[in-house]
Amino acid sequence: MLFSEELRAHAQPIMTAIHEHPFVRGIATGYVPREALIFYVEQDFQYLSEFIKIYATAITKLTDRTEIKFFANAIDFILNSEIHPHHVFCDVAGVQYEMLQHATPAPKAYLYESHMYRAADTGLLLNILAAFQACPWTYHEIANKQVQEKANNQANPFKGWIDFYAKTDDDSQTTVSDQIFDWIDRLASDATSLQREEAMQFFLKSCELEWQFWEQAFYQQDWKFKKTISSATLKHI
Ligand SMILES: Cc1ncc(C[n+]2csc(CCO)c2C)c(N)n1
Repeated sequence: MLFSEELRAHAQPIMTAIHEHPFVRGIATGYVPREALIFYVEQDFQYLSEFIKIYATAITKLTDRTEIKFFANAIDFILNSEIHPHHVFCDVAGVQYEMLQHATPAPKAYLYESHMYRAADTGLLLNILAAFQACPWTYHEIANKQVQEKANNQANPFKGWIDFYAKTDDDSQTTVSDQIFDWIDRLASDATSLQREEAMQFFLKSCELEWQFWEQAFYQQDWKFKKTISSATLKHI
């Protein structure tokens, strides 16, 4: 069994819970509460900014130009394309995107970002890719399932969001997610079983954190002492 098949098999209960999450179901049925959409975009905007820095860290571990290009493309994708699905949510919520670009990470976003940095700190590309892969993989799975359900119909205000994430790369039929699984399999074939176990942990925790990200937005879960934390500045320490 390929390592990527093992990853998907182990992640299945988490993926099922993501498909069934009320936020994700709401995208399919065309209704998500406004506060949830706003909280999501606020958190995702800052999460993706952090993600760019994590990719930049990944680049420092590479020598092969094709591999460097992959992460450079990922950065470009976040900066220039990932704004479209955010605009879909903003339009439905009736808010200006610019209003939502000043948030600080809520607990689960903070945990997800810290998890990604921990993967980057191991210095192993297999861990970095495994931790990263939950992101494109779960979004492709969500969108593809919703296309199969014909949730991307004209009546659905989230049609643009679903179509965006269901898209394959350019003209080819392979998605970014497929390419990463192939890359993970190549690296895993030269790895020890202990290294594969570690990568598996990074992947599964990222998958859970994807679920947590939806949950956090749906219920607007923030720091209990948010005011205390955000009102303190360095000069008070
Ligand atoms: C929490 C969270 N997880 C995944 C994505 C989606 N996403 C972000 S980057 C990327 C692929 C980059 O190559 C994809 C699919 C998101 N927006 N927010």
